[in-house]
Amino acid sequence: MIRAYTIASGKGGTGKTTVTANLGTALAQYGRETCVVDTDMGMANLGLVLGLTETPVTLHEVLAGKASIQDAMYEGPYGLKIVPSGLSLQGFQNADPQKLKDVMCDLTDACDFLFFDAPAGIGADGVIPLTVADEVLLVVNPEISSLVDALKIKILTEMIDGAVGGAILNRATLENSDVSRGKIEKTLGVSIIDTIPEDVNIRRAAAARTPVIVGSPGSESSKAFRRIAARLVGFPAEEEPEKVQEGFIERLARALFRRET
Ligand SMILES: Nc1ncnc2c1ncn2[C@@H]1O[C@H](COP(=O)(O)OP(=O)(O)OP(=O)(O)O)[C@@H](O)[C@H]1O
Repeated sequence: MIRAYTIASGKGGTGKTTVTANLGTALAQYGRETCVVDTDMGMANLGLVLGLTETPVTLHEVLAGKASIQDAMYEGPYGLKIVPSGLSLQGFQNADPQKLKDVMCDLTDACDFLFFDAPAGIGADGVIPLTVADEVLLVVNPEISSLVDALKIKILTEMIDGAVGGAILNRATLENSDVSRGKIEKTLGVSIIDTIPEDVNIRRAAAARTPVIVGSPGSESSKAFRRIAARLVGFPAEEEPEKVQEGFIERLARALFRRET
């Protein structure tokens, strides 16, 4: 069964694209068929940070009814499937976010994990991704404005019958921050799944247009992304990808008999 997550935050720049790109890559590294979709259709950059250059067909064309989702799918690290959004304003205007549900249905048999990188804000393009996934994961920075906006997204998600599965605390520093982990959990009413530190390697990797777990696999942020991915799969957090990656036979058996690990 496919498991779909929307990575959201309300506030811009909290790290949604970074989390989507790295969790997607980590799950692909763990041998799971994984697809990341850039639903930040007005300010698309998921394809860029994952190193895509030529993307003649994108989610824009799919949501305009002019292409299939398979036409807009490109391959990333470890076989990660990437559906980028286009950069043109015209394409954004022609795309109908309501069609995202159809995209989700089309991918049901193609993937184990699906991630939607949500836009900031609560416009129509921001709200629909909250409704299509099994769970919304909130990316929160340790500052009041981020916490308040994440709370708005949580309330909105529940109003429209979606589910928030937890929060990821990104850009955590050792210094005193505006808000503690406990305050975030209490305010949002959800658990923090894990904490990703402020890490210069993330910015370096973004500049090199590769996920940090590929560019600096030994960094603390990479370890955190692998821990979260391991948890989503149900592996013990300390396992390294080589040890838990499925062989061809196991994958075939799981595909044929839908055997869950
Ligand atoms: N833990 C981190 N340490 C250092 N830099 C980070 C970290 N997380 C994200 N960044 C940097 O912060 C910037 C914003 O991150 P990102 O684009 O992932 O945010 P976003 O929430 O997707 O933004 P938007 O709302 O504009 O779509 C990027 O330059 C990214 O490299």
